[in-house]
Amino acid sequence: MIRYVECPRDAWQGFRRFIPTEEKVAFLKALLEAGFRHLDLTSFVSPKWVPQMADAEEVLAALPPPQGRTYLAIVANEKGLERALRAKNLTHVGYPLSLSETFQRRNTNRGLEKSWPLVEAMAKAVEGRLGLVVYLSMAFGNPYGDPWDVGMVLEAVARLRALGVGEIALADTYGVADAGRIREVLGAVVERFGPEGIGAHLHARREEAWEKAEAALEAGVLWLEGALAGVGGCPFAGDELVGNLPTELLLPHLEARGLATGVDLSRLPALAGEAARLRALYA
Ligand SMILES: CC(C)C(=O)C(=O)O
Repeated sequence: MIRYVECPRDAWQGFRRFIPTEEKVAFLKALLEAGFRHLDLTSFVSPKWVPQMADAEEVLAALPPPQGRTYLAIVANEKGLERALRAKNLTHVGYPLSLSETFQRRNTNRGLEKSWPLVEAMAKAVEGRLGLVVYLSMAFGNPYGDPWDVGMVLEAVARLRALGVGEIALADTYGVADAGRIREVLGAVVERFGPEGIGAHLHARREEAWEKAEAALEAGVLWLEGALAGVGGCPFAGDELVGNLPTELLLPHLEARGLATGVDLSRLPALAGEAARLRALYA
């Protein structure tokens, strides 16, 4: 079975107006009812930088217990990690680690030299309490002019594995990679480390979304991420937000390839409509 992660956190984080907590919770509950099993749903980050996620604790507490499902929140520093460790219902934290020094500073306000020790500390702190996913951003190229090559990606994955990080998703935060680059990078990673615990968090315009997802699958990846209606993008990446892979487009393709996600496909049009409605109201 493929692991499909729905990312309302990524969808909502750049919205300018605050989505009332009850509306967030209602949407997340609808996702659970439709059969989504893996949600990246909030972040424990400073409300000064991402005011949309100021209600992270309340949102989590209002959800049904995970019961085998994944409820993930992004954390970017020690303070966020402390909040995550105290939060109700959380199962996983996700840490954004970039291959790009420039983006790491833009996104987490700290350079790579200090970010790697944080990953190590995080892996120890969550042990036996929460799962840890490291999102390796700018894994498919570097739009800021920092050095990048496939060897750097392989080296970073090896270093993470040596720190005991089993779950690593390669992220194209800026949406710079084409299908060929995705196949090349993920192919090299899967060839060296196997598909277990290797994910792809891609960003794309709607018309190129399936081609990119397919490239990841061809490379052997069995963990994909996206967001309904293709909403989202990192507000700290650049001027243009390139959205997530649209879930309502991907899941029927996956099902047709025999890769079931457990989601009731008949609910996707209404859920995508709701995601678009939230964007129209709050983006
Ligand atoms: C934190 C990661 C998953 C992210 O949102 C991105 O790189 O787009």
